[in-house]
Amino acid sequence: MARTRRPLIAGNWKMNGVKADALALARDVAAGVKASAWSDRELLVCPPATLVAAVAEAAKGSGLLVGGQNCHAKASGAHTGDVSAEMLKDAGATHVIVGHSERRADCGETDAIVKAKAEAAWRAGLLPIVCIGETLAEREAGKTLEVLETQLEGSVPAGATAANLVVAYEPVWAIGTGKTPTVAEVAAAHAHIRKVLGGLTGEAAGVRLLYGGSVKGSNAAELLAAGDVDGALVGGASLVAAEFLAIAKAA
Ligand SMILES: O=C(CO)COP(=O)(O)O
Repeated sequence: MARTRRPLIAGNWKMNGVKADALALARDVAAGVKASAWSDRELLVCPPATLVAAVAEAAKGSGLLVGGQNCHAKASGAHTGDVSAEMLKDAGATHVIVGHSERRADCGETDAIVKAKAEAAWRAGLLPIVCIGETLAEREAGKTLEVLETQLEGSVPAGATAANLVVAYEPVWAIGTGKTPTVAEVAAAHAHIRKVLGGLTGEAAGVRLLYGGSVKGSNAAELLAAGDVDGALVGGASLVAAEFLAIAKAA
């Protein structure tokens, strides 16, 4: 059966690389995307904000999409050091990650702030990738589904549709650790996310749900085949072009 949701493989480069590294990586990934001429999946890379414009330029014409890792909720103003969704759009971005657990932990981002950032992405014409995920303590306490539900209810704005929202499920304990949930645990989390989204959006069946946390070439096929998984949000492995392209091939 043909997939109804086009898989999205997104690379979150986090705070890594200066221009020379980023351009080399972007060119290698873009060449792979161009050579594969995939029409059935999308590839996205999210470089640090300072490199979005250069990476977007390097990706031009290849089919590789470029996004930001975060944005401010406001379009402009006295917010020293911040970057707006409009600025990312202007630099060539089409997507923006909001509410990554590292920002929730490092910068105290609450669900309400994440929701405002997702709305900012819409205002600027960007597609937000809203991140949610439980900590190890929450999983061990049997609270995973409850935590995901609370985060979704707080972080997904009213008006979300299959066309304007992507959700990434990233268990905090799986990020950068080499540990992943089992395929059954991923499928259970994603099924619950889709069910909760049903109450929030009315068209949850079409919303793409990405899994993130220690995805690599060798485990991508089984994680991406889990029920309700429509792609991946990849950290460390997205910094190596061949590894990122191998994940994309597995989708
Ligand atoms: O946080 C992540 C992507 O946003 C996942 O990171 P890793 O793939 O390095 O575990």
